[in-house]
Amino acid sequence: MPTILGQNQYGKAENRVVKITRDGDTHHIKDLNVSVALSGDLDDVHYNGSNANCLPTDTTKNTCFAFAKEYGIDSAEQYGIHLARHFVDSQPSIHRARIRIEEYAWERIGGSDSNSKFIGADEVKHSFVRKGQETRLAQITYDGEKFEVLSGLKDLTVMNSTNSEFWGYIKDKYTTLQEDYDRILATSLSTWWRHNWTGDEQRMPSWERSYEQAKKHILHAFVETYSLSLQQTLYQMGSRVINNRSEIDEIRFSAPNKHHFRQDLTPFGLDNEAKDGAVYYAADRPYGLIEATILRDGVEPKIPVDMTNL
Ligand SMILES: O=c1[nH]c(=O)c2[nH]c(=O)[nH]c2[nH]1
Repeated sequence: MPTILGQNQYGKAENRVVKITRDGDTHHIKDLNVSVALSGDLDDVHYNGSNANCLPTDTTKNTCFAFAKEYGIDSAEQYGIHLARHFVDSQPSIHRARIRIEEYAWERIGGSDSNSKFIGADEVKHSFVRKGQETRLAQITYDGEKFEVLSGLKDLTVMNSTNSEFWGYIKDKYTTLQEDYDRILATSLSTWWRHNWTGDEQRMPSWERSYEQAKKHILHAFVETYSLSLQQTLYQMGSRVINNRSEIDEIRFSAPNKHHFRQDLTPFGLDNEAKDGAVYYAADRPYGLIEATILRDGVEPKIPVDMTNL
């Protein structure tokens, strides 16, 4: 049965390009999801398997990262225009390029935005929270005698664009990870904390204030900890909550390490050092999953290890 080729396009979809720009101590983030779709004189690729007119999707991916470094990202539009023009103008076989971009917004922890303003920190220069509210959680149980009140949150996504290192770990024959002395630390926090209030009406905490304060201490510890591992940062966040909030005895975190790998741009003659502001590839999976409970000394742990069952 005769067939003909209809509309077709190709390219690398969902390149997770993260560009950090350093202005002295103050960092700026552009966090994009970039999809490239090219079309043109590609009949032979489909009909005959001749790749002579085919710019590899891998090359389109590399171009997205290299352009972020070489020209920066002033805006998604400007960056997209630059890429689209490049693919069409540099390749005779490519007649049309469509660049689709999603941009994820981050705000400075302690800035004047809605998510951070109640935290009351001075605006910080390299610590960010992903825009959009976290989901607040509560679980109340009562057995006729005693209450147990757990509070928590999920999807609080934070990033330090510096002040994070990871080195000195075990190296066995399967280890390929390079030690890193200036990396991005990003995580999407899920956490539950347990109040020691069991029902005394006279001593009931202010739940609203308690929540705000617990969140504040978590964010402050995230900002202030010079991190040698996500584990260390979680411990600092938990102990800051326990030490500052007498109504909370136990806190458990589940924190995916949202890896940002520095893209190797040396094949294109580009340095990509963290100190100059680098381009990172935001990987979504697999991810390190770091979980820990921090307790007031002497209390029994009661928050389930698997918090997804809560
Ligand atoms: O903060 C980290 N903790 C780890 O245990 C770990 N493992 C890894 O590969 N990267 C990291 N980062």
